[in-house]
Amino acid sequence: MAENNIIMDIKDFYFTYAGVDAPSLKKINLPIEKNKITAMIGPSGCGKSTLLRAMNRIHDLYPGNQYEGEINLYSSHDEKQNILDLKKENDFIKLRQQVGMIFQKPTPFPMSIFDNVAYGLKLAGVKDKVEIEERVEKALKDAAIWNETKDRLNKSALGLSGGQQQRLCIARAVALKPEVLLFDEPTSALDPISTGAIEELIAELKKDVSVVIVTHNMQQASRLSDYTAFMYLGDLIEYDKTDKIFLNPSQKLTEDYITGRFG
Ligand SMILES: Nc1ncnc2c1ncn2[C@@H]1O[C@H](COP(=O)(O)OP(=O)(O)OP(=O)(O)O)[C@@H](O)[C@H]1O
Repeated sequence: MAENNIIMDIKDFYFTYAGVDAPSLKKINLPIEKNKITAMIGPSGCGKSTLLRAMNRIHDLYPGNQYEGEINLYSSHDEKQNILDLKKENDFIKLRQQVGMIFQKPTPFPMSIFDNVAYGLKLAGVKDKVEIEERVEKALKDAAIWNETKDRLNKSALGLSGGQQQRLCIARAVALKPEVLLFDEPTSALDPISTGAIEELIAELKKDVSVVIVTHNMQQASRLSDYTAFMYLGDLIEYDKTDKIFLNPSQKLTEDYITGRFG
């Protein structure tokens, strides 16, 4: 496999929630291409969010979940690393800086716009005040929210609109210079104009990061992503270039889903 084009590689991966007998994800094999957008689609409950959350070990905020297999991260700083081997809290914090996550509902902290972005930088050990100011400004610019916030950086982030809050959350993640950004239905709580702005932003971001996005919106997956993975009942049914999945899928299940016959 041409590993230099791959940022993460999921191999024979099983995931079982604490207290549940059967795995929610079964034998998943999925490469995540560098500087591309990979969409995960499939009907409710098929395991999209479970897989996304495994990719930065967010599940480990709760004990007792079981992982099997490998999720390798080929970051530019480190050698290949199977993130399922990580055990220490500090390693999880570092992983979540390298592999950031944006949730369905914007989750700004109840603090100023500036501090929302600066907080993570300070946590990551950046102490120099000028460097923090520069990186906050750059992140807000990269997340296309600088013009709307530059005159109110010390005002509460909770006063921003939903779409602005989502871009602020993206700025917060981008400030940490991640290698991968995971988006879990990032626009499903937003109006069409804010949705368009976030989609444009994600398309722009792939110059610098690799993106994985879970979406229920077929049009969003087809217009935004380079690759698409279709999941069903905990299995990865088909993974291919997005055009192939939408125009000429190999599996009947995929075709039935994308043509709206179920789901
Ligand atoms: N905390 C949990 N404990 C036990 N089972 C869970 C938990 N969270 C999810 N599941 C189960 O895991 C399976 C996959 O759920 P998941 O949320 O990953 O699906 P999804 O494809 O993201 O669905 P949706 O599109 O509705 O968000 C489902 O059967 C779900 O009931």
